[in-house]
Amino acid sequence: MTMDLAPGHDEETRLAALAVLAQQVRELMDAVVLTEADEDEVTSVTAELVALTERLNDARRERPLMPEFAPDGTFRHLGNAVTGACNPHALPLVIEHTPEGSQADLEFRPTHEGPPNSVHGGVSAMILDHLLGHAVATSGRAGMTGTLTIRYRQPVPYGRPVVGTAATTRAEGRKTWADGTISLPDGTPLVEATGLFITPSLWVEAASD
Ligand SMILES: CCCCCCCCCCCC(=O)SCCNC(=O)CCNC(=O)[C@H](O)C(C)(C)COP(=O)(O)OP(=O)(O)OC[C@H]1O[C@@H](n2cnc3c(N)ncnc32)[C@H](O)[C@@H]1OP(=O)(O)O
Repeated sequence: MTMDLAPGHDEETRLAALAVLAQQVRELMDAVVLTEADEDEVTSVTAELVALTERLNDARRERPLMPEFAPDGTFRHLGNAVTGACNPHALPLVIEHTPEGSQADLEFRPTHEGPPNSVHGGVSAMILDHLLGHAVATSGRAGMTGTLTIRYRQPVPYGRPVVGTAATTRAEGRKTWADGTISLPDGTPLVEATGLFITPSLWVEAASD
């Protein structure tokens, strides 16, 4: 089904409503991993969710929302798995561009559990991948991750504020390197990352056309 909107429909209002839905689904996911409801209640809730899923699928897109510029000119990617306000998988990460690079205040959720009481290492890596990629992109040298090396120094807690930072370290041709960390608010490093980002040859060719 196509997603053409009726004339006069306010797409920004619809997207805002979708972001609220995505946040509710995040809370639903936490409720699922934390519930101790009995089998009958779980089965009943599942039936309601099946019905809700069918209602949303009545107007299903072929793919998630694409990167775009919002009406106020800011870049956004509402369907992104890390930053997308309309993607329940995303925290969503809100990244600030600082003089040092990229920074985000974040709080993981019970849904992100890996080892008991701490965040799954792959989730931390995903966040750092994106933060490093953001620092690289805002340096004007956007690229795809070629390699990502992670050092896990201490378990990352969920349900508590932590801070993510990233900055580029050097560049050579189409390659840009960046470092980043997830730390406690007092600066204690929990996870460190270094990555190589490569501007795809296809992007360079497209830009010169
Ligand atoms: C505000 C905005 C916010 C926007 C913020 C957005 C942030 C997004 C952050 C998320 C980023 C991701 O997760 S991206 C998703 C994960 N990554 C991917 O899917 C990438 C998949 N791989 C590819 O698409 C491709 O292999 C590329 C683009 C990496 C390279 O392809 P290519 O362009 O054809 O490059 P190629 O000519 O082969 O190689 C160029 C040079 O790089 C080297 N090289 C190539 N690949 C690699 C590699 N993986 N690791 C090391 N080195 C490599 C080659 O040896 C060569 O070195 P030399 O001989 O010149 O020395």
